[in-house]
Amino acid sequence: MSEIKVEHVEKSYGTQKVVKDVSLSIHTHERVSIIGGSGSGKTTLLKMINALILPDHGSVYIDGRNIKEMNPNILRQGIGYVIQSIALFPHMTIEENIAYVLHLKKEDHQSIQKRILELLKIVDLKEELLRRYPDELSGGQKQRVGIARALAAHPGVVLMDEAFGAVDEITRHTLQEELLKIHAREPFTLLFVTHDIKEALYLGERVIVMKDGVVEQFDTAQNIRNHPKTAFVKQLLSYM
Ligand SMILES: Nc1ncnc2c1ncn2[C@@H]1O[C@H](COP(=O)(O)OP(=O)(O)OP(=O)(O)O)[C@@H](O)[C@H]1O
Repeated sequence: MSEIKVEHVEKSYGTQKVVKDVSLSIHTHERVSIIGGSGSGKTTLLKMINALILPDHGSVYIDGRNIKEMNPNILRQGIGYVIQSIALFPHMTIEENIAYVLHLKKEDHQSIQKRILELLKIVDLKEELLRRYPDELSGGQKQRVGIARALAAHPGVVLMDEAFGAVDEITRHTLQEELLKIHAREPFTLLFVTHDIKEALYLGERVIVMKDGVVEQFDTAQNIRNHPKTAFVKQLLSYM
């Protein structure tokens, strides 16, 4: 699962339309950032891709299949999801957290153990952390566990929502670099929501700029940088 098509998607809360007629095509294994002001509809758009939110109008297709017609649990097993507050299961060890989807998929013990060790290497965590609980880890370590858990079942799509927003600047840069390395090693289609224009341009081959529920510009990082289409995109670039 990896090619995403969003067609004329809309979502309202009460009388407020927060995503307005959004259509997008995202290629297999492409890295795409989504940036915009607070409340511009970024999270809502992201959650309509893993069916945590259902659109009022329009459709989302993954590899040509309308996600409305898919079992939401099966859909989400194929989509890694990382959010700022991490949401690790507090009563499970790090090992149980990472292996969660693999157990759901009823993979055998030996292949789960093998994958856990592989993932620790990928996200650069020590094996001794496996038996700890989430509140015994630093913010940066928890974020790495969140990434390992999202990648465990080789998802075709990974959605990240302000995933590095809660860590210090140095850890943030390290995680950004590592994410690019991980993506090169085990490719997936990445949608990365951020408030930070530098992060958006660094991580995204293409960047979606949203304002008030509308896509202002969806373009290569280079074109966003060199040919901003609207005053809002220009304003974002001025923060660099
Ligand atoms: N469950 C909800 N009920 C009512 N309004 C909601 C709900 N979820 C989001 N909204 C509203 O929808 C709008 C878009 O929210 P969304 O979280 O998608 O924005 P965002 O761009 O991700 O914002 P931020 O960058 O601040 O996280 C906001 O005005 C928000 O208050």
